[in-house]
Amino acid sequence: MKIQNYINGQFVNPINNDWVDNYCPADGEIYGQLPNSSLEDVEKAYNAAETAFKEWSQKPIEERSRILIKISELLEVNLDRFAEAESKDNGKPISLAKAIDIPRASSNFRFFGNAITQFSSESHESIGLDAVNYTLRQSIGVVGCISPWNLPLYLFTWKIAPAIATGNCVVAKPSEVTPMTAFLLGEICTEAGLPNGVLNIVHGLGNLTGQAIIEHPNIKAISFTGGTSTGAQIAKVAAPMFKKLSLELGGKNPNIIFADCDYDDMLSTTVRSSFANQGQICLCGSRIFVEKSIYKKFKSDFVEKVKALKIGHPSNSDTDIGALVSKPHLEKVKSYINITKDEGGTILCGGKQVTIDGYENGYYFEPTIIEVPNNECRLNQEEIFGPIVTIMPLDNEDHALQMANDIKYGLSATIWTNNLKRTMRMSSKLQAGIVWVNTWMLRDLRTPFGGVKASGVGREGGFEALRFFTETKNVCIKY
Ligand SMILES: NC(=O)c1ccc[n+]([C@@H]2O[C@H](COP(=O)([O-])OP(=O)(O)OC[C@H]3O[C@@H](n4cnc5c(N)ncnc54)[C@H](O)[C@@H]3O)[C@@H](O)[C@H]2O)c1
Ligand SMILES: O=C/C=C/C=C(\O)C(=O)O
Repeated sequence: MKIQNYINGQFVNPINNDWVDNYCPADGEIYGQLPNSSLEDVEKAYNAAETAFKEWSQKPIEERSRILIKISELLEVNLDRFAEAESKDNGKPISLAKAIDIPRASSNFRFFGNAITQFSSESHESIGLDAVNYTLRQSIGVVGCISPWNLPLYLFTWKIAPAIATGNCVVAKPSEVTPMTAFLLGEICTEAGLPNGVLNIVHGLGNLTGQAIIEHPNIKAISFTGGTSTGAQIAKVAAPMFKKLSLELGGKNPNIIFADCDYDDMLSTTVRSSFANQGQICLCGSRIFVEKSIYKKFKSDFVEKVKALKIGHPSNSDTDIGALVSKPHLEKVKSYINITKDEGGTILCGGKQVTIDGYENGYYFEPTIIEVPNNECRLNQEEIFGPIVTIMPLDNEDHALQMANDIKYGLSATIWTNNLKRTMRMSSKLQAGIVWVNTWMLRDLRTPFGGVKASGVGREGGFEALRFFTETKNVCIKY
């Protein structure tokens, strides 16, 4: 099966006929190929977008909104097909793709289709100066969207929907590791009546296709989600060209548990926040800090629950833990097990690759809990992005805050407590873009989403995304 680029509403092969293999993580087999698009393909996509921009940017808001909502509806109609494709391409359990990934991709289009009808700009009456200022928020032109492999269609559409809602045209690149649902999206966009050239999808490797997008002199804004070092590389290229940049990067998020929390709710949510999507969510709570008085109990209950998780083929409806996304990623995860001893850590459960009958070459790994002696070790400081969490006791609120913040990342944090004052104090002091209290991954798409420190720059979500994808101009009129 050959995936093609979607340029100017047409499915086309890469100009240089260069292809990359696409692997199925559940069995390690190559099951297709995708274009490794070059500068010429990106140029072609850019030209299509540039041509489409004139009409699309002037299309009445209601018409744009209708098309976005139509795309949302078609994703709902095609839920099973998309969920199966996502699960096969990524290794995630089919149940997760059906309940989270594809519904959320659909919601992204519905949400921004509605949000654009409510978007407005400011005016400032300059009293005493006989003037009025009004602000325009205009489409930028052609923008670039680049996304990672962990939540493929979910994160791809989270960028594309606000970009096109605001009248821009897009050159988008999904991860080369998980290109399939982005490929299928092209069909749906055409069926929904999205004019040719408004969305162009080019596939390929980051250092070729991705690099061509970020270096393009006329792609004026880049919305990127992915690793911190890739984000730094993108900033290096884009900043001297004065491009607008939104960077959603890595995380190593604290999950802080106090004795006064609702224990059962905390325990079941912590299993999810540790291992959902095989721990490959930038928001996973991978450093767990537990108040001393309940540490022992938590440790044994948590281990028991995690041992009960079912590792299996992603297409089985009762699988909790599917396959990791790729062989190199599996090797990376394993490398952290190899350093556990040197770091003074103790594996409480998991720690091993798993072989599944009939799928011996799949990339399966046990959900793993490691007790660590301090927060300074590499297991606590480096983003593993897989099914490994660490646990450590905490003394008090200050100790928890100190450990939570003593890291280069700052994406999200979770606190489990029923103490209101402590919640307020800690929420204000945690160095993170998102704080969840007594919950995890509860998403309201109107809220600002993003990280601080090495976790990124800028915010997605709601009007923040619509502001990012528009250029602001103030007009001052004297009367
Ligand atoms: N903050 C967030 O919202 C968020 C969400 C999901 C994933 N992530 C992070 O993403 C990482 C895992 O994803 P990944 O391995 O796909 O990340 P990655 O940085 O390797 O790749 C992300 C995307 O960037 C492209 N890319 C790579 N090099 C490029 C270059 N030089 N120029 C332009 N594009 C380039 C890739 O092809 C891919 O499409 C983790 O670090 C994770 O924390 C962050
Ligand atoms: O792995 C990263 C998860 C990102 C999630 C979102 O961007 C979101 O929920 O909007």
